[in-house]
This record gives sequence, C-alpha cells and structure tokens, in this order.
Amino acid sequence: MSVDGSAERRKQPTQTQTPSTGNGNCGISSMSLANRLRLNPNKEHKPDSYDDLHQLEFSPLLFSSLERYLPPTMLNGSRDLKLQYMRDILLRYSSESERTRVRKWFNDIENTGRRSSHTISLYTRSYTLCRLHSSLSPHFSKQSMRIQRIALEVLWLNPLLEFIHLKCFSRTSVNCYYPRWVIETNFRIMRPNTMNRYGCVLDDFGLETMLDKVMEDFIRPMSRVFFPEVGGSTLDSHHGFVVEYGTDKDAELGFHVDDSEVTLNVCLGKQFSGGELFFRGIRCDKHVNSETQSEEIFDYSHVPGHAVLHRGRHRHGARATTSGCRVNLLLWCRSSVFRELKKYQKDSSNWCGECQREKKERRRQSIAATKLELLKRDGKPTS
Ligand SMILES: O=C(O)CCC(=O)C(=O)O
Ligand SMILES: [Fe+2]
Repeated sequence: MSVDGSAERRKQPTQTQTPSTGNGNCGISSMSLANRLRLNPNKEHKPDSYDDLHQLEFSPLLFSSLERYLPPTMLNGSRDLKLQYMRDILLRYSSESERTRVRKWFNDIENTGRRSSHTISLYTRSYTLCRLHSSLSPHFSKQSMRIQRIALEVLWLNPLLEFIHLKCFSRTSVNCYYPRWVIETNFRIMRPNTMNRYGCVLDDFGLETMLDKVMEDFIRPMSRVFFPEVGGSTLDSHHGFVVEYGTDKDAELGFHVDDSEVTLNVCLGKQFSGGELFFRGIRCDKHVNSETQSEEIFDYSHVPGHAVLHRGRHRHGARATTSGCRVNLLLWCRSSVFRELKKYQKDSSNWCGECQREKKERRRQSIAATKLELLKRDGKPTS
C-alpha cells in the first residue's frame, strides 16, 4: 500500500509503546499437580548449563531458562533433580508432535549458522544497498566477531544506513504451540504491550535465556556498528513478544516509537496480505510529534522468515492486515547505560532527525549573519 506523505504527516506518534506491566504470571500456574514453577524468576540465580544433554525432548536452552522459575528450595539442588522436575512439567503440556515442532524451532534457530548461508540485504531509505552472504547465528559467540566485521564493511560503504533487513530466520512460528498450553493451564497471558491486544510475552514462556542470547550474540554486534549513538554497543536487557494481526484480531498498529533502543522485528508468518510497516524518521522525546520530511518516508513489506532491525526511536506503525493472519516476533533491546546518560544530555542531535535539522538551521543562520556583517563592514567607507 503506498503512502500519501501529506496524510501521513498528520498522523503523529503521540504514543510510546510500552510493555504491559507484570500481572505476576510468569510461570506455569493454577495447577493442582505437584510440580510447579514460581510466578516470578529469580534473576540473581545463575542457571546450570544443559548443553551437553542432546537427547532431551526440549532444547537445553529452554531448561537453563526455566531454571530461574524453580521453587527456591530447588535452586541449589543437583542438576539431575532440577532437570527431572522441569521435564515433568514440560511433558505434561506437550504432545509428541508438539515437542517435535518446538524442538525443531529451537534447532532451526541454533543451527541457522551451521547449515547454510543466508542473505543479509541492507536497505537505506527505500532501496537495497547491497547484499552480503554470511552465516548468521544467534547462538555462537564466534559469529559475533564476524557479524561485526561485516557490519563495519557495510557501514564503510554506506554511512547513512537506517534499516537492516535480515533474511535469516526460521519460518516456524512459536505461535503454533502456545495456545493449547495457555488453555490447558489456565495461564493468564501477559499481553505484549499497551497497543497490541493479541499475542503474548515470550519471556514468560521460558524463552528469556534464548532471547538474551539472540540479543548478545547477534543483535548487539550489529547494533554496536550500526546504532552506536543510541546505545547499540551496550544493549543489556530485552522485552520479547509475539504480536498477531488479522481481520478477527488487531488489524493494524498505530504510529508510535518503541520503548527500546534497538528493535528486531521478525515476520514468522503465516499467509497474509497488507500489514506493511511505515517508518517516518527518528526522533527524541522533544520532537516525537514533529513533521515528517519527505526523505524520511520509508515503507517496508513483511515477508515470512525475514526481519528488520531498527532504532526504537524510529517512528513507525503497521498498516492493516487485510486478509489472513500475520504473526511477528519482536525483540525490544534496551541499554541501561544509554538511558542513564540520556538524563544528563540535552543534545540529541547525533541521532534525532529534527535536532539535526534545527542544528543545521542555526548554523545556516549564523553563517548568513556573519556574511551580512562582513558585507556591511566591507561596504563602509574607509576613514
Ligand atoms: O506489527 C509489526 O510488525 C510492528 C510491531 C511493532 O512495531 C511493535 O510491536 O512495536
Ligand atoms: Fe513498534
């Protein structure tokens, strides 16, 4: 769907998407059966690694993630005991076929780098700048050096880069397996944020550790290079969720900025039409509602399995999904250092489009005034 720029300019992002605040429902709850997880994770607990256990029905990362939800008395127990406890709970809620599907989903993500090469296409404004072939994996720290090197090369070619388009994700949808679990356990879903009524927070589903890995090994190395001015190199926390759109669900998403420094938006599927993202310039708090300049207009059509990486302060929205169902995975990555520093910095001109324009205008006026002054002086008769 094409955009009429002037109409777009009237739509201003009065909203910052914020995550819904905790309803305390962070584990498997309301069960009469013996094994239960805690409502909230113990953030201080350092979980065991289960990486050496390859024959499990579930990913080792899932166990590491769930461990923080174990009852306090179990946290220092043996790894076998903890494993047994968590397996019991997980097996209770998933059929054989679901387990295979979930395992495949994790494997796809973990093996992306090993199996084949993928394409990263990099967009600036509305055209593809270049294509690079690279193995991408959220899982391997060795990869992060490689990702960073490629990112640096790309930045050298195009210092104005604003969007990164990644074709590197499995199409398999997490959405396929969560509804049954939710119904059976009477799980109170935490909605992803203040603007989406459909979808759920993924960190509640034992995916927190895996998504942390995605941020650390995959998003941060790229953001360090592409988005350093908004804390790209110090991303240290995330909010991960899925959103769903369709004619019987939320149709569209209003113009907004995210509560993140860098956002990863992966299209998981399924079949749909519409749902394009529209981007309209990066803005600081002060200028969040300022006018869009024509060069800031950029539209992006979602493709299942592809992702975009953008600054959270890049104003955007999603057009209506006109048929089918669209499911996207969002990872809002944040930097506590950047947020702390921002409190003391008044000047956002190194990343806000409007601050930059104001600065340029001040410089232009000052040069014009100096010129005028010089002309006047030159025009004066010498005594
Ligand atoms: O629907 C989309 O793809 C965009 C979602 C989004 O911008 C958000 O959740 O912050
Ligand atoms: Fe957003």
